[in-house]
Amino acid sequence: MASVFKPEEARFPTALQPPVPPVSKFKIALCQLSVTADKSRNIAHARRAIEEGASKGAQLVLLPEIWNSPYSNESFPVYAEDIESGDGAAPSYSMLSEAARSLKITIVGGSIPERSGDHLYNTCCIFGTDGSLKGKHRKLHLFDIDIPGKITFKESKTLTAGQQPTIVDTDVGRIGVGICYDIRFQELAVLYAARGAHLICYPGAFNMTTGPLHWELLQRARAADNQLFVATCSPARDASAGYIAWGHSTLVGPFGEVIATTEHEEAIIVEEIDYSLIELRRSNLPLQIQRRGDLYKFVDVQRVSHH
Ligand SMILES: NC(=O)CC(=O)C(=O)O
Repeated sequence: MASVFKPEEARFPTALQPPVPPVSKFKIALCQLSVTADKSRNIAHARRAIEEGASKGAQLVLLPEIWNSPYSNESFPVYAEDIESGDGAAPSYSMLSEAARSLKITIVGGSIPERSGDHLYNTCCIFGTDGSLKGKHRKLHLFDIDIPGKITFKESKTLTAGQQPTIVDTDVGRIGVGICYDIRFQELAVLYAARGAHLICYPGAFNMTTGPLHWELLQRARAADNQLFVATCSPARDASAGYIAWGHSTLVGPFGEVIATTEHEEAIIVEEIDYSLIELRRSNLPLQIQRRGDLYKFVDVQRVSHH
């Protein structure tokens, strides 16, 4: 199950050697999917992509952010699923669980709008090879940005932020999860590294303004700073959509190197992850023991609110 973090731990992460992973090499599939307004089609389409990834040897499949619904504040309430109800009213969630179980793979299920009581979340569910839910990550940092003339989006109009970082032990190693805007907050990645993550998965849908400048830069920075693997998965680009995704799903290694990437069309990347590279890079550049934690402890600062 997902580890629970106390706030004080989050402020002062203590370094941990990553545990020996259950596998040292395995294949990951990044399914960059087209997303339409037809939810049933999106679910069937994602199911086929997962199967294709597994048929090419992937033991871990990663899906995009908001793959069952258009990415808009109008759509989130309409496409949302109550994944805690267990009454079969969560077809996206059920499909992921069934696919993980029948294909015997781990799935980091991108994200879907989740309804819980009166709240909506942008939620990633992680399933083990038996189909069980290993963890659930609700986007921690909501995407509220305003770049006049370029892009304005306010997820907080409809969504509520999650309250827990999410790190899970799976058959393919210890995985930290963030969703899209979460990648901009380096502290989260530092925390996952400190908790022994081998890989951080970020389902994400960057856009045509920030994507070209920041998408790859942030992934490589999170990977190189923390000397671990980073995998991202975006929806494919739809130039007619209200929100146009940048695409470019990518796998980055612990030296900050891009191992595999794609353009903006639909694509399934299947690529090897070799965890021995983590140890190699950490011995090449022993950042963890060179870190001057005595000089830069996190301090509490009052949040500044923007109006
Ligand atoms: N869509 C997001 O959550 C993030 C994004 O597009 C950005 O940070 O830029």
